[in-house]
This record gives sequence, structure tokens and C-alpha cells, in this order.
Amino acid sequence: MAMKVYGPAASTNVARVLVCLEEVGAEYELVPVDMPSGEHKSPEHVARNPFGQVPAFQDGDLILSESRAISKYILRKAGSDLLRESNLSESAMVDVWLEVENGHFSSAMSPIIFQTLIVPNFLGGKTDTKIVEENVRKLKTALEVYESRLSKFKYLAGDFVSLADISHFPAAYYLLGGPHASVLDAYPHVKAWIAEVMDRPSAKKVAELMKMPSA
Ligand SMILES: N[C@@H](CCC(=O)N[C@@H](CSO)C(=O)NCC(=O)O)C(=O)O
Repeated sequence: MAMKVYGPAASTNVARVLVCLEEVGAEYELVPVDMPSGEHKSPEHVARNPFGQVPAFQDGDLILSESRAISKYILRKAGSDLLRESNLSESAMVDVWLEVENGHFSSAMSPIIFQTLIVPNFLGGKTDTKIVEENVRKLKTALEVYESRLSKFKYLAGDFVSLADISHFPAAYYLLGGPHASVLDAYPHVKAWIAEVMDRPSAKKVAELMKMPSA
């Protein structure tokens, strides 16, 4: 039975799971969740994701939530080298930079995406520029570290591409498509690295899914 992903492709955390499925060429079904109507808070969905969030994931009788854990499951099941699990130190570096992506990059990008895209376009509200400015500063602090790291290594975890790089795709998609793309101009190694991530067939496929109206 095909693996199922619950949630809109346009959600960064759903997109993270989709890009991993595309990386390993797995069969999967994307099951819509109508968030404007609050379907993600329904008992059926909360049974799949205890926080009432998207994504949720099902593979047979295994039900998972948390996009990075789901991503690791998908890559492990496929025996993908994107986790570098045949090498203890390399796999540890993948975990380090996956945590960095979560805590320093996406944690700054999420409020920026919410304030500049969701609030004005889907909630009919006004962007809170204070929140945006505060998180652009946080993003720049992170990008200083990335620039230094990527001037020494081809990819974040080392001289090999890994989940740590791929996991940046969703937030990078919105950064490049949003009002703050020019932030990258001050970080040439980061800008080139993000372009390489975005150029992966998996990223291009999911970028198309993210654009679809139902997404
Ligand atoms: N740590 C989790 C975060 C999921 C999440 O925030 N999902 C959002 C939409 S994507 O940005 C969500 O479901 N928001 C609605 C809500 O929190 O009620 C993960 O990695 O899967």
C-alpha cells in the first residue's frame, strides 16, 4: 500500500516530506487537509498528529508526525545515502545541521513566511513588520554561520549532500519567492548552495506541487 502524506504541499513541513519521497522515487499519496476549515484539528487528524498540525504520515499501520522524523524514516526505508548512516561522524554532522536548519534557519523563516505571505493573503490581516525585521536579523545571523561553513565545505554536513541540505528546500523556496530574497546577495556561498538545492529534480517537482491552488 502506498505511503500517505496528509496536508497541503504549500506547507513547508509537508513539502519537506514530499521532497524526501521524491528523492527516493517512492510511491505516495498526498491527502489534502482543509486547514481553513480547521480539518487539521479534527479528531481523525489529531489521531494522526497529536498537535493537530500538518504533516501527518501513514505507512501501513505506522503513523508518524514531525516532518524531519518522517523524512528520516522515508530515507532510511529506502536505504538512501542522504543520511550517511554508514559513517558515524558523517551521520552525526547531518544531525547537527538538520537541527541548525530547524532551530536557526526555518525558525527564522517561518514567522517571515507567516507575516509576509499568510497574514495578508489568507488571513486578510496586516504584516507585522516588527516581527519580520526581528526574524530577518535572526536569519542573517544564521546565514553568517552558513557562509563561513560553506566556504570550507561543499555542503552543510561536509563534502557530501545530505538531508541537512535538502531540509532547507521548503523555507528556501519561500525566501527566494518572497520580499527578502536579496538577503542572500551578501552570502555568495549560501546563495550558490541554495541554488543547487533548488535545482534538484525533487525540489523542482515539489515546487510545482506547492504552486497548485489546492496546495
Ligand atoms: N514540527 C512540526 C511542525 C508542523 C507545523 O508547524 N505545521 C504547521 C503548518 S506548516 O508550517 C501547522 O500545522 N500549523 C497549524 C497549527 O499549528 O495549528 C513538523 O516539523 O512537522
